[in-house]
Amino acid sequence: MIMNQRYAQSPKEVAGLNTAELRANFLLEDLMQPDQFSFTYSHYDRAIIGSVAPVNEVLELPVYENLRADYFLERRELGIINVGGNGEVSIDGTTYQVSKLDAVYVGKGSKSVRFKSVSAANPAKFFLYSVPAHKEYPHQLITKENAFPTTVGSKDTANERTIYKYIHLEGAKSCQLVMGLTILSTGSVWNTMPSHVHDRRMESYFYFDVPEDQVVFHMMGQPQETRHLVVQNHQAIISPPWSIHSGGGTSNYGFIWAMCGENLVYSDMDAVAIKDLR
Ligand SMILES: O=C[C@H](O)[C@@H](O)CC(=O)C(=O)O
Ligand SMILES: [Zn+2]
Repeated sequence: MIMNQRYAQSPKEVAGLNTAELRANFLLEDLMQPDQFSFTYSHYDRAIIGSVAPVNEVLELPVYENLRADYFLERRELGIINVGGNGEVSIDGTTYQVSKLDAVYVGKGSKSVRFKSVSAANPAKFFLYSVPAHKEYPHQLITKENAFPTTVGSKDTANERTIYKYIHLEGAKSCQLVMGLTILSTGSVWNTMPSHVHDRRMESYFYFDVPEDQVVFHMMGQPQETRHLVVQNHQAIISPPWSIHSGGGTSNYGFIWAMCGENLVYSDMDAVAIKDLR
């Protein structure tokens, strides 16, 4: 089995792409297929962005030829966040009950990782993010309540949102993985505005709880050379290290953010003043 691949691009190339080319490089539209894994291997930081949505079956993490490994997590770690109904994740025989917006960290060296839904009528939907790892850290469940919820922004500027941090320097331990999610308050539509870049880390956003018939205009590009991607529910974007990653929705919504790079410090961001955007 070979997973999809996406290559890395320079700012100069991206400035010349049309809508279809931008989408082909930076938008992932094949996530959360029933009873299947979906994975994309990004050449930015060798991050793997994926999902598994078990309905009737118990699904075990397979290995792919891209990894040239005996098993998926031989030299990698994995973060999991459930955005669907109640689910179960079993790691080498230890089973965790994973409710909506709970996360699981799976360390390097874990051989068997299995996913199932508690009820096929309201199936679990697991977002998966895997990055290279050099050291084994213990697997653990991190509930939403234990994810340092912090409310930022305001209703006046339509960017009031609560940020939950699961895997980072002060949370669950990892080699490189930093991961959490953000939920916008009703009436607020702007995520990550004011925006930022962090040239030390690429980042992916996975949008969820976007109501049917609504979309998010995800902003990317260098701060003075912006582009957008129109994103639907359960789609993800790849944000190059040099790009802003911010969005305005036609409704409120949630999104998972996940990254890897030089450090594990959540707040390592270079802010861009709104008036400086072009
Ligand atoms: O590097 C950090 C990420 O871009 C997000 O955590 C930002 C975010 O969730 C927000 O401001 O709403
Ligand atoms: Zn960021």
